[in-house]
Amino acid sequence: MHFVVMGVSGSGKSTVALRVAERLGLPLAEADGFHPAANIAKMSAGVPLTDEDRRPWLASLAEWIAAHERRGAPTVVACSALKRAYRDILRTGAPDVRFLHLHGCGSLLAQRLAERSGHFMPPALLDSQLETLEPLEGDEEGVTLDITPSPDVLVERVVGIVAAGLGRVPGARH
Ligand SMILES: Nc1ncnc2c1ncn2[C@@H]1O[C@H](COP(=O)(O)OP(=O)(O)OP(=O)(O)O)[C@@H](O)[C@H]1O
Ligand SMILES: O=C(O)[C@H](O)[C@@H](O)[C@H](O)[C@H](O)CO
Repeated sequence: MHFVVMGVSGSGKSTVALRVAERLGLPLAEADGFHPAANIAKMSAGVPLTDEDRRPWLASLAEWIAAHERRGAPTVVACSALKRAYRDILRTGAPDVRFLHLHGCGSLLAQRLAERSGHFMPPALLDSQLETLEPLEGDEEGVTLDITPSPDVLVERVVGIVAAGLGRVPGARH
């Protein structure tokens, strides 16, 4: 079973996924680290990625999931996964890929991005991210979580969801 923490830039994917993976002792893929240099250069220059830019990047993440699936290792992935078609690519990695959508309003996201420093993703790309986003559909395995609460609260919720999916006790370390 694999859990993708998804959402637009600034929704808290990296923050939440890292802490959840640490708490439960699960391997983590941070999708930012899978982008080819050309994609990073494009985003850094304020140009949104296209479907063509994202396809090989998503395929490499699906392959990472598949490699862990072959070893029977559950994982956590932090990846925007904005469109259903992108999630379809990630789902090719394993039979059970679940999505945790971190969802917030535009003004809260803009505020968090404005306060963040040292990241290549310019806050100006938020509008394009929100336009591209396709929320989870009824037949997709997953949960949508409101990002208003603190990281501590969100992490507890996600740990609970992931631990329940894996049949573990949330409080226990791996
Ligand atoms: N629940 C939260 N409450 C308050 N601040 C938060 C919360 N979650 C994350 N943040 C802060 O908001 C900013 C964005 O979070 P983060 O970098 O994890 O988002 P992201 O979805 O991974 O973004 P990107 O896709 O651009 O990498 C960071 O400065 C982070 O510390
Ligand atoms: O699909 C995308 O446009 C990308 O994943 C972006 O979302 C960035 O990689 C990320 O948000 C910055 O960290």
